[in-house]
Amino acid sequence: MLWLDLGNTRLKYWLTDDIGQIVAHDAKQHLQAPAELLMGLTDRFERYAPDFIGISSVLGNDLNIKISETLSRLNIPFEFVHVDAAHPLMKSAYNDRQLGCDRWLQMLGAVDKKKRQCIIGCGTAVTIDLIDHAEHLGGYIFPNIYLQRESLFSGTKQITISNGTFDSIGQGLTTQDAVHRGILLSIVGAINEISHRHPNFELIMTGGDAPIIAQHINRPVRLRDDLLLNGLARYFDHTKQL
Ligand SMILES: Nc1ncnc2c1ncn2[C@@H]1O[C@H](COP(=O)(O)OP(=O)(O)O)[C@@H](O)[C@H]1O
Ligand SMILES: CC(C)(COP(=O)(O)O)[C@@H](O)C(=O)NCCC(=O)O
Ligand SMILES: [K+]
Repeated sequence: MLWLDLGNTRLKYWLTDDIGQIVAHDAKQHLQAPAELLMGLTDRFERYAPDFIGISSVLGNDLNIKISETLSRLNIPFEFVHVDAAHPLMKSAYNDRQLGCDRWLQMLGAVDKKKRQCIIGCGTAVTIDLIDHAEHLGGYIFPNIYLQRESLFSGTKQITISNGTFDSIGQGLTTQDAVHRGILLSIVGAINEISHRHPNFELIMTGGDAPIIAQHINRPVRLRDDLLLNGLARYFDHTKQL
């Protein structure tokens, strides 16, 4: 199998064998040209001769059409995931025509009917979703730390482009520190507030920026890189544990 996750920043792929073991995996920035990136990967994919391609994409119709055109050349059946708010594994109260399929798959990959769970996706957007015994209650969407920094740079005169690091939530004494620490605090503070309001929800974090954020959360956080892949496998009902 070939599994694709097309996020707003990176294309992630996993090739798995008959028993669901990962035999190849990578994450690459697509720079808004995912079809071209895929084209460059087709040789690698063909070597593993997958018999099916399952796709999560939040890139919208136009790019999805280009992606379909590229994948058609492989002569391997492929299918895009469609959010199903009435899925047997998880019901959702969210508007299912709007819910991003990566968000939904991350939840589907984590959901456990015996638990209360808070799923935090740290990608181009930060998403926080609450699930109570396999019922999705809804969630929140934030611009990630880099998008927040860009909006400050472009919306103000005296805050100019700088490449500081997001490593502290203590108060800053320079513009650069105040910007980076304030932005990190906006996300960390929101997660801590939600965790405070929902004390018996397990915190589960995934996505490229999860390690940067998780270290400042004042409750134990489970970092899981496999959520979306697990969600894809569950959606297509393929080998992985259900
Ligand atoms: N090699 C990398 N290239 C680009 N971004 C990376 C890399 N490693 C970690 N990241 C971080 O991952 C974030 C994007 O996370 P990701 O889960 O790939 O998002 P998306 O699903 O929206 O594409 C970026 O904000 C960046 O900070
Ligand atoms: C919220 C998202 C931008 C997150 O995307 P990502 O950070 O993974 O690239 C994406 O799931 C999306 O476009 N969702 C549609 C809006 C919604 O979920 O309500
Ligand atoms: K994502």
